[in-house]
Amino acid sequence: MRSAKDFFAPLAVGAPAPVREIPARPSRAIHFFDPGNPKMAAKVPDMVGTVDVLLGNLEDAVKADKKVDAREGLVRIGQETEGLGAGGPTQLWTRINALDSPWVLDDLTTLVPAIGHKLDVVMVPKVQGAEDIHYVDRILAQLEAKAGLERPILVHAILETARGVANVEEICGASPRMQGLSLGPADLAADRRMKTTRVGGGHPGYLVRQDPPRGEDGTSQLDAQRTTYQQDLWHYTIARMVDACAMHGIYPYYGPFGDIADVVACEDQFRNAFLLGCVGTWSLHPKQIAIANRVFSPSVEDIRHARRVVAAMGDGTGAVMLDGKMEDDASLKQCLVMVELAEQLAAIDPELKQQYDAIETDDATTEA
Ligand SMILES: CC(=O)SCCNC(=O)CCNC(=O)[C@H](O)C(C)(C)COP(=O)(O)OP(=O)(O)OC[C@H]1O[C@@H](n2cnc3c(N)ncnc32)[C@H](O)[C@@H]1OP(=O)(O)O
Ligand SMILES: CC(=O)C(=O)O
Ligand SMILES: [Mg+2]
Repeated sequence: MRSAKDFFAPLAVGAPAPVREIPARPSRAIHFFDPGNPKMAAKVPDMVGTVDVLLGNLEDAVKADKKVDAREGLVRIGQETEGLGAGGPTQLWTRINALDSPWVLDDLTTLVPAIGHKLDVVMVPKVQGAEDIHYVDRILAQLEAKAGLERPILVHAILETARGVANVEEICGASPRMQGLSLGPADLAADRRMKTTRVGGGHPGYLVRQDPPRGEDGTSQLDAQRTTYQQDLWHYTIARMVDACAMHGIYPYYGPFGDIADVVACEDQFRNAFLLGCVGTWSLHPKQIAIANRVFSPSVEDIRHARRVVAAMGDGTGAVMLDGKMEDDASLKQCLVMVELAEQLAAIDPELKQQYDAIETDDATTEA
């Protein structure tokens, strides 16, 4: 383990200094595309400015004999697409191949010299522990130094193995490059030997059932109709990710929702993650971008309420009554999270800015 004193020292002579704080750039949707698929690649220029992050995927979902096409396609897109990466309106990320695959070394040694100045984040799949992040950290520093890059490329880990989940805190704190974590429900389910066959989302068999009603003699009526409540398979893992990320000042994300046609369940799953503390999610198909943008932007109603609490709380201490409810320092802090997020999003999304600017608040408080 590195000493706290040299945690922020560059890992290669000539590499850019690591960042001290991970920038809070909006990243409601990380939209995946296969850069070697001509139809998807052709859509990328028009998507710039409509989605917070475009991610050129090189790993799973790209066939083994198309890995080179995908890598070369991403280089072309990174070099030729206006407004993509390097402070443009849409960030450019990539998901490299797994660290034990035959492709990952070429992914890194090709991408960093060619488009390292455009790449914001490298997503690393199947991260098992801090050692995987240390490997990527060092090699990125060497490649950045060789390419003369002036800002470090950040790293994002996918949590998709049982060992990765067990080591989640050390993964988040393994490098100052760590930008965030995504849930990888498909590989994680396989690694855990869960008995599901889906990419993210719920399962009708994972439920609790209402107790049976009692008859007049006090016996349970086991034949009666009983309501069942489907539970969230991913609650435990997402909650662990959120805590580990918050502890290290980095950002948690939901991952893929594979039932592209079921936009309703997709929205529900995204909203659960938003409410628990995630800042964004993945989009696998263009139609999931609007869902993610909607869910991961605070609603007008929430911002109206949050602003009223901020106004009512004055210097931020004490307790007040607002609409019959007690508000104090702690509820104020929650409201400030929402207000700050709304401000960040309004700065990049004119439609949201208009909605938030139009909010009117009144003063309906009484001092306790
Ligand atoms: C578990 C994990 O690792 S998840 C991450 C890895 N998986 C991925 O990245 C999957 C990315 N998405 C996809 O491959 C595709 O969206 C699929 C396979 C899910 C569906 O593809 P299709 O059946 O072609 O979808 P559909 O017919 O609705 O596509 C409509 C158009 O949008 C395009 N399109 C589909 N997905 C995308 C995308 N992700 N980005 C850009 N364009 C896309 C299609 O090429 C098609 O273009 P066209 O109108 O010029 O023909
Ligand atoms: C996201 C991912 O890679 C998975 O679910 O396996
Ligand atoms: Mg995976």
